[in-house]
Amino acid sequence: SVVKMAKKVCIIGSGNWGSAIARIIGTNTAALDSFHTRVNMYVYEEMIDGQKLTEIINTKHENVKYLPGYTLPENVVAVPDLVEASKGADLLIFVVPHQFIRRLCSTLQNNIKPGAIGISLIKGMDHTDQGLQLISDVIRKMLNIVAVLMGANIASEVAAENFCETTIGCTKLENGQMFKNLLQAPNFRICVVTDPNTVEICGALKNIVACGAGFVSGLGLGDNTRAAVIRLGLMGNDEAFFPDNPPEIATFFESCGVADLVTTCYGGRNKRVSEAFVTQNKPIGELEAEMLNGQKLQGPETAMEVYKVLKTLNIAESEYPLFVSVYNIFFNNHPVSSFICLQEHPEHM
Ligand SMILES: NC(=O)C1=CN([C@@H]2O[C@H](COP(=O)(O)OP(=O)(O)OC[C@H]3O[C@@H](n4cnc5c(N)ncnc54)[C@H](O)[C@@H]3O)[C@@H](O)[C@H]2O)C=CC1
Ligand SMILES: O=C(CO)COP(=O)(O)O
Repeated sequence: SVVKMAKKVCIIGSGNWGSAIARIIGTNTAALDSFHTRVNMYVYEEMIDGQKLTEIINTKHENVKYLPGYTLPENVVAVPDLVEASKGADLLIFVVPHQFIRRLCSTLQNNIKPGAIGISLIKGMDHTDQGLQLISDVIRKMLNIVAVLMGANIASEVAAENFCETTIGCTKLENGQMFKNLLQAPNFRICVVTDPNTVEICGALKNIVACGAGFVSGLGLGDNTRAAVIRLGLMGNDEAFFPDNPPEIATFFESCGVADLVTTCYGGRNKRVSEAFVTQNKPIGELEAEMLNGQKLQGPETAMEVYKVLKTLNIAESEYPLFVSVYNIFFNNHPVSSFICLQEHPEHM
């Protein structure tokens, strides 16, 4: 029967983006026979004015901390225990800040339904002694099939249902199409491509570029400089990040490519907080806590992970001055003015 075939969905994560996407997912699972209506959402528990966040979400149907002002569908149920939340789920939606994914995956290991498949909305990167590891690779250690979704999608604007686009990358088109059915909405339009690694690398690297765009604003440089940073950042998505297969150039024209760079470098959190890093001269962690109320920056940590990958390859400073400079400014006390080492960028030699 239809009910028997209906796929059970679990959202792993409930931050700013996790909550915005939960609005779309909950609406779609309630409307479509191919999905179970109820969606469990794993919520990292915390107390808000003496009350559990899961309880607030399940009674008020609003994530008052991470996406205030927007209701969540009532069929989205907050669950504080990850194993319980994901029990029996056929589809797992991974949407936590990338710094937490390893720990969550070790909890999930051996606890998920055989045959379950996942999609990662996480923008970030991981690093091992062997070099670069995508977040989807971390997840793939437990699940066979992992698609990714990345695009020009500032969460508050998606929650407000302003028109935007996004990209699903999945090697098997039919899985990509199934995730598209689950995630598309009238004002959240999805293109599916079969080149997931390019989609994911774009999503990870643009957060470092956004920090550079924030420096540019903080330094009082104008839109030409920001545009140059966006272009040089895009040009940095090259061989070092694709050791196995070269990227499909067409993927850079999807929402996950140029479009996400533009939105993040104008309005994203990484850009805003990096700008304040220049104008307020406080440590980046302090500004993150002050400005984001528990939301997490991905750019500074990704800069560190990327630096380690490039260092192993011995090409960091010479080939990737933009990424290296962001790393040195955050982690080695280099002055922000040194960001304009871009004058020596290999693109112009
Ligand atoms: N916010 C946005 O506009 C967009 C975010 N993304 C990506 O989505 C991913 C998730 O971002 P957001 O949902 O915005 O998260 P967020 O930035 O709102 O982070 C806060 C979340 O982290 C959780 N958390 C805190 N400590 C934790 C721990 N120790 N273990 C597990 N969870 C913990 C909090 O409970 C909360 O749910 C990131 O990779 C981000 O780059 C992608 C597109 C848009
Ligand atoms: O990924 C995003 C928009 O697509 C959000 O970027 P920030 O994390 O910099 O806000």
